[in-house]
Amino acid sequence: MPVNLPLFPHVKIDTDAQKLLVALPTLESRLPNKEPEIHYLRRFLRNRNLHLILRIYRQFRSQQGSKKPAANFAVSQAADVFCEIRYRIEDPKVHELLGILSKPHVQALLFCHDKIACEDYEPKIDPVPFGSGEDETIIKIVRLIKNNEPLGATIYINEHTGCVEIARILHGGAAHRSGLLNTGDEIHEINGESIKGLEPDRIVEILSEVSGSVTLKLVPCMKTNVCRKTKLKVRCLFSFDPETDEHIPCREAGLKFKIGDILEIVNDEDSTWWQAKFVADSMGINAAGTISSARLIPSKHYQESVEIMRRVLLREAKNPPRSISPCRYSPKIPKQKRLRKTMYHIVQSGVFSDFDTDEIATYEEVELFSPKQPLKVFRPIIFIGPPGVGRNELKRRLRASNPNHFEEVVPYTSRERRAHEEDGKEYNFLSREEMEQQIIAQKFVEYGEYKGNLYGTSLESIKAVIQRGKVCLLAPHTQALKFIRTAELRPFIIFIKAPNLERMKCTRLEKHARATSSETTSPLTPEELRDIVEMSSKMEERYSHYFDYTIVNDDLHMAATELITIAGQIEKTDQWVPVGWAL
Ligand SMILES: Nc1ncnc2c1ncn2[C@@H]1O[C@H](COP(=O)(O)OP(=O)(O)OP(=O)(O)O)[C@@H](O)[C@H]1O
Repeated sequence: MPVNLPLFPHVKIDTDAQKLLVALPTLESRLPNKEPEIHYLRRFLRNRNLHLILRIYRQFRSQQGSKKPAANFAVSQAADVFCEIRYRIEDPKVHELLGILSKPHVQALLFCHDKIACEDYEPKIDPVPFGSGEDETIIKIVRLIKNNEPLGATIYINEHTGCVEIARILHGGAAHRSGLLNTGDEIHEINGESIKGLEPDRIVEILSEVSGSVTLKLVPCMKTNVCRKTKLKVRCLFSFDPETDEHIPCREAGLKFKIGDILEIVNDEDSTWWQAKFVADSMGINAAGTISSARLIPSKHYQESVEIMRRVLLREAKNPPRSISPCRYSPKIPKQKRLRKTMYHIVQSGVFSDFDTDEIATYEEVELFSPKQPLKVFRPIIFIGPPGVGRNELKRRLRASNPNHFEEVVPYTSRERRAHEEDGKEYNFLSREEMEQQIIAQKFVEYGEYKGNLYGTSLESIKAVIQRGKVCLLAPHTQALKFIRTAELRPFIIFIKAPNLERMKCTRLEKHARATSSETTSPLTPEELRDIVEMSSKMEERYSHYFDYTIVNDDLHMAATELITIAGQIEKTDQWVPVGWAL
């Protein structure tokens, strides 16, 4: 490739920099995967300021010996002067001098003067120990300047050679930014000290302790590292703490995250440990201003294996293997002490049963959804929570806050219409046969049977509300999420969480709260409140990865206010949604 040096009319082109520039095309042909680095080097070597600095440096060197600095302690001398005269501020000359000495630029100039006078030009590069080995092994000496951040590389002992090798380079870390280290490079010395025979933990310790300049003596890996980088954004569907994982290759390099956090996966070539950067937490708070070095997270495959193992051990500990009756009562459906009117717990449908059994939640690919104003299509708000926690109460209050904007879905039923009821108002009335046909045709996102009558919520009625330009409100059973959580509906799922039992009793008992869906109208008992609290924590444990937001329904007024606020935000602020939803 021809090298065109820009012409700097007033700057003499540095001959050494030019020589390096001329050599770049040769380097480029030898290192096919280093185009960005070579491009950077080319820009750097052609930079006008570099040529100016080199010129100053050369002039300075040529005059060395002829001009000696009078002293090399200008900083301390200036400080002495400052202390001496600072009480004589009324003298205008003193006042002016104090002003000059306080200026950061003057202080920096004095500091530089002393450094040059002492010939203290950092970093000092030791002579490269050529000829240190008698054999023909190629040695690579790498000098990195590292502050308090980690080196950003993990190591392992090669079983065959016994050598310490670089296992992975963390994207964006000090090692990666230097571009000088590669996976597979053997480390032989750190800052001149041999690491032969040292335990990997000790080596990690040494590497993390050194700051400033670190010199590594390496035998470079000859195979080309083709690093597969990704830019995948994912929502974490589980929490991870490197401190509690025994298998992570380097604990310090691990990334701690919670369910709902958004990460950017920058490298997924390792089958067990991926590299990721933190993007935002579950509430959408961005990681602005943090160091963007990647860290290790469990790969999808690794997390699945860990989870399968955990479940197997848990199952074995709970019930020793025995034959399973095909007619057993599903443990997913908690027995209700009192019969509830809604359809949600009644029919055990095969279509729903696989929703929460074997699926192992790891990561979900996401993208940023920015609601374009004015909004015409609104995300439905879905209330999930244990029956009796207050989903319907909060739904009603949200609707009442703006009845023209929010709309509830009218359910279907096969029961007889009562005299005061209007078709399409309390219920959509259908015959049992019609409902059964629609259930078979999977038209209902949930359905059930109560006292011989069918009840259900159809997908079409949810869509109809959305098409009318309203915010659809729905409080379905968790099993219905499988049908609702789609790119077509783009629901915003809010978990209505029970407060602790004490607060539950405090807020419900004295108000004689009674579940609207209950068959009896007697107030909720302390036992029922305890069941609600228990079920709330089980639901959270099991489904929290589907929740976009959680409201603790402690004080009703506060919970309703929070709900109204969040409902407003959904329409304005950017949100991370599963990939494909933002179109
Ligand atoms: N924070 C609260 N403080 C006091 N009472 C509450 C609170 N939240 C809800 N309630 C009352 O608790 C009762 C149950 O609420 P609600 O009917 O909304 O529950 P739900 O989750 O919809 O369950 P279900 O489907 O069984 O009706 C109602 O009487 C409601 O007014």
